[in-house]
Amino acid sequence: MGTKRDNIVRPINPASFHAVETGSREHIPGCLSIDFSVAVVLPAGGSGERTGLSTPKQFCTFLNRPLISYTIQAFERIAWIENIVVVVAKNSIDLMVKVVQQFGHKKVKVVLGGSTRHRSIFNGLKAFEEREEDSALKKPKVVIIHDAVRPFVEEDFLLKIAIAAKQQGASGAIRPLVSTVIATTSEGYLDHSLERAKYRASEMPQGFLYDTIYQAYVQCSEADFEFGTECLHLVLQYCGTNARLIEGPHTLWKVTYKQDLFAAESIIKETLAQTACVVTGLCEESTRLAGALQKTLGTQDMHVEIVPTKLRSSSTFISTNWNFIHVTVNSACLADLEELVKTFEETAHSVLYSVVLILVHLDVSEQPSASETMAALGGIRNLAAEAKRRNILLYGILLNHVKDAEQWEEAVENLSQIIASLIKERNPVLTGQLLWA
Ligand SMILES: Nc1ccn([C@@H]2O[C@H](COP(=O)(O)OP(=O)(O)OP(=O)(O)O)[C@@H](O)[C@H]2O)c(=O)n1
Ligand SMILES: O=C(CO)[C@H](O)[C@H](O)COP(=O)(O)O
Repeated sequence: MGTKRDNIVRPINPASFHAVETGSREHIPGCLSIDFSVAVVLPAGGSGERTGLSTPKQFCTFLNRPLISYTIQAFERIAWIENIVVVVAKNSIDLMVKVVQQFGHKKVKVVLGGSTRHRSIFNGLKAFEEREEDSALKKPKVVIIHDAVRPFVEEDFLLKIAIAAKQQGASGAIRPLVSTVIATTSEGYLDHSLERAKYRASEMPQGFLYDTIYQAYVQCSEADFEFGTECLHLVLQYCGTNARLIEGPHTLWKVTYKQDLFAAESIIKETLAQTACVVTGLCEESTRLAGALQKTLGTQDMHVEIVPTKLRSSSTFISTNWNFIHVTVNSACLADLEELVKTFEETAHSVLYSVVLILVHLDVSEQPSASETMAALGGIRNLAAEAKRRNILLYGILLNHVKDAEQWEEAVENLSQIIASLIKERNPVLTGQLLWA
């Protein structure tokens, strides 16, 4: 039976992760399309020994979501990708099924992995061989293979890989080497070194005509399955197909060590912090403060739009933002915040990414009373606790109006720095706190 979540439109993704690299906020047009079928295999059956963690890296969580879900979403948002086969180890099957349900992934089939990466990939490919009536999967023309631990792959690059695979039989992402490759003697001395400019690192994604890569796996040896690391090599050796190589962005790197998990989290946080929305009332003080925040946050590389309170439930501005600043003047209006929280819940806006909601309470009275304000806004704690269960991070900031222009400018600057920090850090521990700007 369909749940409420099945019927709602999923929020769009935050700005492309490329934007972090290039500084550009350009969106890739949503109408990219191709006229052949494409499916994806995500090998996720490894144990992540090199991280030194007990949890396999694909199930390590940041911002309340496991790494594997970010990678799945990178493919699932693309209209021309039909199915995603996720290959996991036996003891992770239940966890994977739970992840699929919790984050509402719709195109995923979970398949049992093997003892090496190549065995896992072959198991993923074999899932398309099941008789059609027994399976929801249709054999695709092109299959894209991508490590589950490379979460930042973009549509424009996948399109290049898919088209090149269709034309050439195989294609793969490459990057310039960052270190020189050397051969060592068995005694640990330098044997020889390779000319760095001549070589490239082979990365993922890789694309293949499905029949070609399947045949390569059917023919390959036990040694290939046990020790091989390169699918492109298999199609060359067993099918005579020379892959087309395409240089990709550095964000395709593979999460391998513990520090890579921190890097991935930072990239997601930075991307989420690119835009914010100030919800403001109609009074002069409120609109003036909203305008000032738009300017000061703009200098910190945040694109801020201002939306009047009466439009706050409009889905158009909600679906493109993960950060909201609600400005109130004098009257403390937790009811408005409650309504926003409800809207986020109804639109499932915080299922994939945490939403930051900041109440900025401006006191313009002659003699502001801290105790009265505290009493009026005291309920923010309970509301924040309730919101946190829905992945909404609610904070409050108090600001007293000052007449002196210079002091006022300083206070607004201070306020915008606190706001920017709350948005960038997305710290769940500080939710429900009232801060003083
Ligand atoms: N038996 C295996 C081994 C690896 N993989 C997957 O292949 C990808 C790339 O492999 P790697 O980075 O080496 O992952 P691990 O094998 O998990 O890491 P480590 O080598 O540090 O143990 C990962 O998504 C990993 O889950 C897999 O599906 N099945
Ligand atoms: O980059 C690759 C593409 O050819 C590797 O084969 C792939 O990512 C496997 O990683 P590892 O060798 O660490 O298991």
